[in-house]
Amino acid sequence: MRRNEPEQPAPKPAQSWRETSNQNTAFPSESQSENLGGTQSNRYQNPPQYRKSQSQQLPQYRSSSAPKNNPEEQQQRPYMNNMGAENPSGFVDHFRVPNAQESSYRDSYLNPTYTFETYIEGDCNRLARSASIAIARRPGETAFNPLVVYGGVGLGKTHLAQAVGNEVKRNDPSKFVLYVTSEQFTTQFIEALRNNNVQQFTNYYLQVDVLIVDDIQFLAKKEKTQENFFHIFNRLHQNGKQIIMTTDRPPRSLEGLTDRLLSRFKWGLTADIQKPDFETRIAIVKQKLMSEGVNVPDDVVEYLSYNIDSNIRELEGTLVSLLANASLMQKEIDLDMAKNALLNIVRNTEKEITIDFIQQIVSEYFGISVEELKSKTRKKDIAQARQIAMYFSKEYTKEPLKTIGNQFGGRDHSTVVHASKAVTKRTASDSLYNRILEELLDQMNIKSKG
Ligand SMILES: Nc1ncnc2c1ncn2[C@@H]1O[C@H](COP(=O)(O)OP(=O)(O)OP(=O)(O)O)[C@@H](O)[C@H]1O
Repeated sequence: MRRNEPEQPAPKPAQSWRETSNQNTAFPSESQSENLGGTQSNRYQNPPQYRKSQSQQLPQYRSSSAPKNNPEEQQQRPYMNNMGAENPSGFVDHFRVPNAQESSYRDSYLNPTYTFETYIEGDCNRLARSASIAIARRPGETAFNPLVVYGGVGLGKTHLAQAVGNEVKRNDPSKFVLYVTSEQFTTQFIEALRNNNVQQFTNYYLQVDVLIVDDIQFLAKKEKTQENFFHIFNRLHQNGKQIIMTTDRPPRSLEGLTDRLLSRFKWGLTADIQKPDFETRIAIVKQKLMSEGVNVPDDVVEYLSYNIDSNIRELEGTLVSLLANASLMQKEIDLDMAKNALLNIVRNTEKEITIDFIQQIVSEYFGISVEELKSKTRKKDIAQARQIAMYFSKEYTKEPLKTIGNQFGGRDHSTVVHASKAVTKRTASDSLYNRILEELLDQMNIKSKG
């Protein structure tokens, strides 16, 4: 048993690795601290959990809300706060800087499932992935130091960065790899400041061979934390140690980070991760299903991959909820079930409306296929449905007219304008038509502008 470990009562296991990080009562409140900011509210964090206890037959599926680190590992960890003091709240803040007697404490805080083997390559991530593989082979020795990976929410930045860490550890277990979010770094630093322990904090970081800092945008405006990070960064870099950072936007758009820190990012490589295309999404879903030993019909996989196109975490979350429903209802997963699950997800999240989504809903409503909607046919019912879908795309997406035209079978932007005008004109005199539009808006969970 480690020093300071409370004996009773047994603490509640962390519900979520991210949730726990700021719950320790020993932490300063937000007002005391530098603005900790960085809420995760825009994340799809709480899809239904797929619990084994519901049925012993259930396949295990790691949900998107699962901790980014290994949960078992966390639960075995001593219940201490960052700096080793007793944690009266009973929550686990597993990440801590060891004290002087524990210099051999070198946990990496990596999720062991985040490896290159489980990371699907696509056009969306090719450069970032290749650079990461090169780094994993020769950490600190390539030109990619630091590596800054940026991209939208839930697109695999953490997975890729941790894959490097896992690979480095696999090749050489003696290497000290450390994964930390910038929020944790900030919290620890504030704690160190408060306890007059900044030197110990800094020394701990200076031992690291591969430092992975996730979501560095949350360092914005935290000047003292940035200063300390800058110092650690320089020392590690000078000593040939590898630094990997992730962020949700390109470094040039990182407001609130000091110029001298930003200039350091240019020393290495900045690589982006884009939204994956349809085929890559399918490959990711299939890979997840395979790794969990679960079988889902191809049409369901395609349907989900087609409709959830902007966030892999959301895609995984929908899959988890589908698996949970299927097992609760003791039914095989089929397309209808997938459609329902998707409707619920769409209703429960502030989903960005896409042209694909509008086409899907409109074609379903009129009982035609998306292909027909995009086709050249002038059949009256299809042409009318197409006009409506174009109108919605113009009114409720941010896409330019040219893109909308393109997505409707390569039509000209003037066709989109014409379709929209025709729809607007008809709404002025046709109440039944208006009702149809309202029903469609309702299905898409969009509030009418009119
Ligand atoms: N190319 C990929 N292959 C396999 N799985 C992927 C891929 N991209 C993303 N994922 C999965 O999607 C989920 C979300 O990925 P991750 O947490 O790495 O995203 P992120 O970009 O770090 O998100 P955030 O911006 O919220 O920090 C993870 O379960 C991850 O395994």
